[in-house]
Parts: sequence; C-alpha cells; structure tokens
Amino acid sequence: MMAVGGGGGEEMERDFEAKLRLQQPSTTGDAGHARPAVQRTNSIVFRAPQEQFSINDFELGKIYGVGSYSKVVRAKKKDTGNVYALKIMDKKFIAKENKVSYVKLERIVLDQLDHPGIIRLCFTFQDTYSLYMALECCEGGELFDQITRKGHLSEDEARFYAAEVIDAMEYIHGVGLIHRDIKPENLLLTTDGHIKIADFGSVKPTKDSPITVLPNSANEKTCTFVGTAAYVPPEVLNSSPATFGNDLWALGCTLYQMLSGSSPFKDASEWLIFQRIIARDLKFPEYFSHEARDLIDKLLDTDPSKRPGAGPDGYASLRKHPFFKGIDWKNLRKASAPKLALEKDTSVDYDSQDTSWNPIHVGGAPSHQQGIPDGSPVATSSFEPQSHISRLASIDSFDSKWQEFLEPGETIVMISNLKKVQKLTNKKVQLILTDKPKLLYVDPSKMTANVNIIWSDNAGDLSVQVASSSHFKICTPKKVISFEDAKQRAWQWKKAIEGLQHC
Ligand SMILES: Nc1ncnc2c1ncn2[C@@H]1O[C@H](COP(=O)(O)OP(=O)(O)OP(=O)(O)O)[C@@H](O)[C@H]1O
Repeated sequence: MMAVGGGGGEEMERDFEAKLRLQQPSTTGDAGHARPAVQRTNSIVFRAPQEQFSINDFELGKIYGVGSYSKVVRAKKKDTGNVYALKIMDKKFIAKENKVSYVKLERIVLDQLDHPGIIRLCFTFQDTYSLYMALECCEGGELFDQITRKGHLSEDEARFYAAEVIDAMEYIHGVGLIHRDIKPENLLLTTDGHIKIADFGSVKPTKDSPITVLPNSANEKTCTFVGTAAYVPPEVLNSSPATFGNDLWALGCTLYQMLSGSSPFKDASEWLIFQRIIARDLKFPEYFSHEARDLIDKLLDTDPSKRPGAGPDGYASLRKHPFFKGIDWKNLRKASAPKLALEKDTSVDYDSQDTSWNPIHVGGAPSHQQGIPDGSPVATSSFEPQSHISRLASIDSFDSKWQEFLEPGETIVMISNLKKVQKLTNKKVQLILTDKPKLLYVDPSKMTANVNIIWSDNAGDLSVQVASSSHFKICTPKKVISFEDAKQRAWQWKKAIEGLQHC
C-alpha cells in the first residue's frame, strides 16, 4: 500500500486555513449576529466552529456509510458523551479528485442552514491527513433503505415523508439554494423517523441567495452536470441553467419511488435512462391513487416553471394539492412518523426475484474515467483506492462486527451489503475487501459462513466485470460470482479491487 500523508495533505490544510479562516467577530456592528455577512466573501464567522480536536478524542463506532470521497462513522466524544456522525475526508484524495470545491461548499452552506429538516453541522476539525465534519446523527438510516426493506411505502407513509421533504425544500429554496441531488439516499431518518435532507455538496446558490459562499465556489460548477442520472430533469440534459424546478422534478421521482419501490425512469445504463427522461416515458403502477398520479404528473412537467412549487404562488400550490389532504403543515415535526423497518436478518432475499423492478440508482460510479459506458453522476462519484482507502480504512477496524475476519493490523478497504445473484434466489452478503489484500463475502445471518475469493494480482486470474452501475461480476479461473449493489457502486468495487492489484 502507498505511504500515507505527504505534501498534498499539508497543502490542503493550508488552503483550508487560508480560505475558511475563522475570524473573531468584531466587537461592534454586526458582532452579535449569528449569521455571516451576506456577500460572497473570504471572511467568515462560522456557527459550527473549527475545533482543535483530534480523532483520538472520539470513540468510533459503526460506519453509517461510505460516499465517493468520504466515510461517515458514528463517533462519541469521550469527554461529553455526545454522539455525532463524523464525516471523514482524506485531504490528499479530495485534492487529487478535484473535490475541494464541493467539500468547501458543503461546509460553508451547511453552516448557515437552520431547519429541523436539514442535517445540522455541529463543528469541524482537521489533522494532517483528514478533514472531519461532525454532523448530527440520523440513526434511522436512509429513506432509500426504508423503501427497499418495505418494498414500497403506503400512501400515508409517502405523504408524511414527502410533506417533510417539501417543508425543508421550501426553506432551502427560500434561501436561494438549489440542492440538485434530492433522492431517497440523501433523505436521512432520525431515530424517531423524521426526515432530514443531507448531502449539500452539489448545491447551487442562485444570484440572489443570502447564503455566503466563497468566491468561485458557486460558479465552478455552472457548466457541470451534477445530480444523479435517474433523478435528473430533462432541462438539465439540455444544458439549461439550474432552477428550483430541478429539485421539484427530483421530488416527483422520489415520491414515485416511495410509492412503487423504484424510480420512474429506469434502464440498464445512464444513456438509456436519459432517453426515457427526455421522452418522458412515464408509467404509473395501477395501485397509485388518482391524487398521487396527479401530483407526480405535475412535478414531472417538462416545463420546470409549471411544476407545483415553482410558480408565482410558490409552495402553497404544493401544500394544497389534494394528495396532502389531512397534513398539518405547521406541526409536521410533532406528528408521529411512520414506523421504521429494521434491517431483516435473513440472508436469502426471496422477494427480489424480479430484479427488473428493483430501484435503479446511479450514485456511485466513477465519472469521466476511462470510457465507462454508463458513466456516473457527476460530480459525486469516483473512487480511488490507494491513499484514500489506506487512510480511512483503519476506521473500519472499529466496526467490530467484521473484526473477526481480519488479522491483526489488517484493515478493511471497502465493504458493502450486496446481493449475490444466483439462479433461483438472491442472497444477501457482505462483501469485504481488505488491504492484505483479501476479498471475501460473509453471510450476515450466519457470521461463520464466509467464503474467500482467491486473490491474485494478475488480472487474468482475478478480474471485475461491470455490467451496469449496480451489477458486477468477480471472475476467477474457478468461478464467476455475480453481485448486485442497490447503491450503484459497481464501478467503485472494480476500481478498489484493481487498485490493490496494481499496488
Ligand atoms: N448525519 C448522518 N447520520 C447518519 N448517517 C449519515 C449521515 N450523513 C451521511 N450518512 C450516511 O453516510 C453515507 C455517506 O455519506 P456521504 O455524505 O459521505 O456521501 P454520499 O452523499 O452518500 O455520497 P456521495 O459523496 O458519493 O454523493 C450516506 O449515504 C449516509 O447513508
């Protein structure tokens, strides 16, 4: 494995310190204001402070999830006992992958948002290698997982979640921000089942936004396609400038997915998905109510200005849509939320024989890389195993559940809950790649049942074939094992495995 640290990390640290310098509020004028000045500026007073903490100040727990350039881990501050979702980003990796502007933008924007439906940033800190963002925890996981576990949601459940998303989106749009990546994976659930919107790395401030951004950070991505293929509106595919309507389209796709279990425009590749979006190839399952169909149909209007929420009467037209009859908009957060479905502890997934109706998500494949056929979203996804993984991997050792499969000093490079696709049944497995390197999968319901895939540095003896962003095969001379990754990280798996072969 590559040595860690080096010049890139220090440069990154200097860059962050210079550009996101914490300034003492002056004793006059605006000093008492919690909010920074409204202009684009380098001088920012953060609400969530830059602390001098070290990772050793925290007891690390389970991994909540892995993003394309970060890992989010449960972390308990040893002195206070407070628990956070710690987003850990490797400086060298984000510099190399040109993600610096996304990280800065997310940090600075999250800092200024204050709404119960939006993940709160509590504080940040850094060390030589990593940047850390302490976020409030969402122990209920992603809405995506609720949809997957339940198959699809009832109209009452979907109505509740959609109302909470709309409430938070109205706030986001009210401060002149376009989120640009609304989807079930970015809607997190609290322990008591309420929604919080996460992932502000793709956000776009409009000209009149009172939100402070760093010079250029809002402009850097004006010509970049950001978002996730399945939720991208047709006007974005036609290179129109971003508008609030983009998020309303994504909301329509998300509501459709809540009710059906699958996004409305799905196909085997991004290119085919885009064709369906442009053709507005939209079909509703029969069991959708008239009100649900009507709302989704309107949100998926090809004219962004006609989508409810985008017109002159703003969000009022969304709130008064008949689908939301009975919703008490003023007391959403006080209402009791739908019961969360917990992860099933069964390894065989009998209810997913028809994989063609499984949700299509695009969110984890690498972008602009070596002629990848169904490419990726965007700005969100690429994966580079070496320094990034070797640094972050050690964190996994704290996820003690998988510790028994590791030797002393061995760390996990990548880990995902996947379906092993078999002829008759699909089986849930945990695929684990370590820095040894070692590749194995474990039946999570029988922790003793693990299978080692024979490692080889030779691509002729161990290779990964990606069929789509959710399907890949690991090929060895003796067997070919097919996997399905609902979170579309097939390309990340290929890169991670090949990265270790080339080490
Ligand atoms: N505050 C939080 N509480 C609990 N889990 C979280 C929290 N924030 C993120 N997660 C989980 O961690 C995963 C990784 O989050 P992260 O923000 O690093 O990347 P992402 O937005 O999912 O992916 P990408 O960067 O590729 O768009 C998320 O998918 C989510 O499941």
